[in-house]
Amino acid sequence: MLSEPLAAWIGRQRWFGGKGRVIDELSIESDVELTSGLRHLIVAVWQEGSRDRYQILLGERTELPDRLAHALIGTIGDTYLYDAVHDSERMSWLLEGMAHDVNGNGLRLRHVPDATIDTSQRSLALGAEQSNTSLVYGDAYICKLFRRLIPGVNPELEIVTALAARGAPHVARPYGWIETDLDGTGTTLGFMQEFLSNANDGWDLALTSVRDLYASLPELPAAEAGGDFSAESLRLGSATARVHHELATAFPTDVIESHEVKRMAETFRRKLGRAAAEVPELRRHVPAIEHAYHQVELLTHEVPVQRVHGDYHLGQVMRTPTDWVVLDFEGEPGQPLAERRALYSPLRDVAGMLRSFDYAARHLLAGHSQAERLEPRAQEWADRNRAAFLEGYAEGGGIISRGDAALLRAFELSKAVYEVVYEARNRPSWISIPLAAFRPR
Ligand SMILES: Nc1ncnc2c1ncn2[C@@H]1O[C@H](COP(=O)(O)OP(=O)(O)O)[C@@H](O)[C@H]1O
Ligand SMILES: O=P(O)(O)O[C@H]1O[C@H](CO)[C@@H](O[C@H]2O[C@H](CO)[C@@H](O)[C@H](O)[C@H]2O)[C@H](O)[C@H]1O
Repeated sequence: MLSEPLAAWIGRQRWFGGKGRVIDELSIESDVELTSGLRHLIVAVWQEGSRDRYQILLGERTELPDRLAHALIGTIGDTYLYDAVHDSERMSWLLEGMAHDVNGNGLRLRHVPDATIDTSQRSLALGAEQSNTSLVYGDAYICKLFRRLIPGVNPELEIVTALAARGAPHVARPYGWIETDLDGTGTTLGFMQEFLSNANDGWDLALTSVRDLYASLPELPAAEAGGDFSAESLRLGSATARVHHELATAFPTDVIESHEVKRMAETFRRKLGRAAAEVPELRRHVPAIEHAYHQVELLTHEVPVQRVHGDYHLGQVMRTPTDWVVLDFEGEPGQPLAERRALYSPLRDVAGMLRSFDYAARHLLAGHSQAERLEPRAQEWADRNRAAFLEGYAEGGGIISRGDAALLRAFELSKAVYEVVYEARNRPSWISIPLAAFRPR
């Protein structure tokens, strides 16, 4: 029986969302052959009464080369079954399929109109991600395979194709996608974009700058230390404003009136309640956070809303030789699709990036022998780069009015609450970073 080895294997995968909970049952909802030696499976995993569905590309070989030994899932008779994302020979089929708009046993592979796909590129599966698996084809494309499936079009495909079709800068060019029907709804299985081979992750660049600052002796002000990042933060602010403008042009916009703003504050509160029930370290900060949320309830002006990025941080932006490119418009992983596609104030993204500057400044302090001495330097770096980002956002046409301060603060705190839960679940040694956001100012 295939479901047994699959259940044992899936629980160990980095992208598996149900870690830490026992798998009560794994059933195979669909199992189709894509080409000889390559099957596509959708499996349902039951844990504590709830079901999540995942896609698996299953390779079959009668001999397993050493390079695929780590991908082994199990054997049935003489056949080795393995995670085919690690098999570049099998993954060529996906590239060919997108290039030629193939329909394969319920899967539809498509290319973006006007895009020509070079099918000679060979794939390599990236190892670093948390919730998906990406295949890099040569240095040309990156195809993200969504592991946990939620019926519907993935917001990343929806947004990037819409923005690119308008010629918007700051997004990586889309090439193709893979979809199927799940519960009768067209559902994105994978999305392929241009691979930015000559670019650096915003998080890595920011950390290099923070490291330079910590190492500078005598202790120079952030502005004078080598590796100052603020010009980049300014440029990133401006790129962010441009992306928000493009999103507001390509998708519907709306305004929410003051009574609905109050409902927003209630949502913040509900999430805070759930988070505090899960993470005890958060509890003593609840009154101060609630006070900040209450300031939102007092607002009397309308708030413009639109499609936003939804999970905006330094790890989602890349610096190419010419400018910043924004990635991963998927929203917060784990949230329902309707929530991820809803309209929000763009201040939510602004707040996300402001939080990320705090993260970058503080992350090297966790466990650092000189953390106390370096704390003011961390604060200085964060303040300087947060200010530059906001200045760039305004220069790029982004609007943050005086009356927005309470909302921006509430978005920041709400993101920090999300982060506390995220760290408690995934990286407990990092929890002090978002907790620092609740210190009195
Ligand atoms: N178009 C791209 N070009 C180059 N690298 C990319 C591209 N898209 C993603 N990456 C790399 O893959 C990492 C993870 O991508 P991301 O879309 O954020 O996946 P996840 O949602 O699993 O975090 C990024 O931090 C980046 O380093
Ligand atoms: O990139 P993902 O879509 O998987 O986002 C999730 O993971 C992020 C961590 O990698 C997490 O971001 C938090 O940590 C970042 C540093 O690693 C920091 O820059 C962000 O500000 C902080 O929120 C993100 O919240 C989570 O959804």
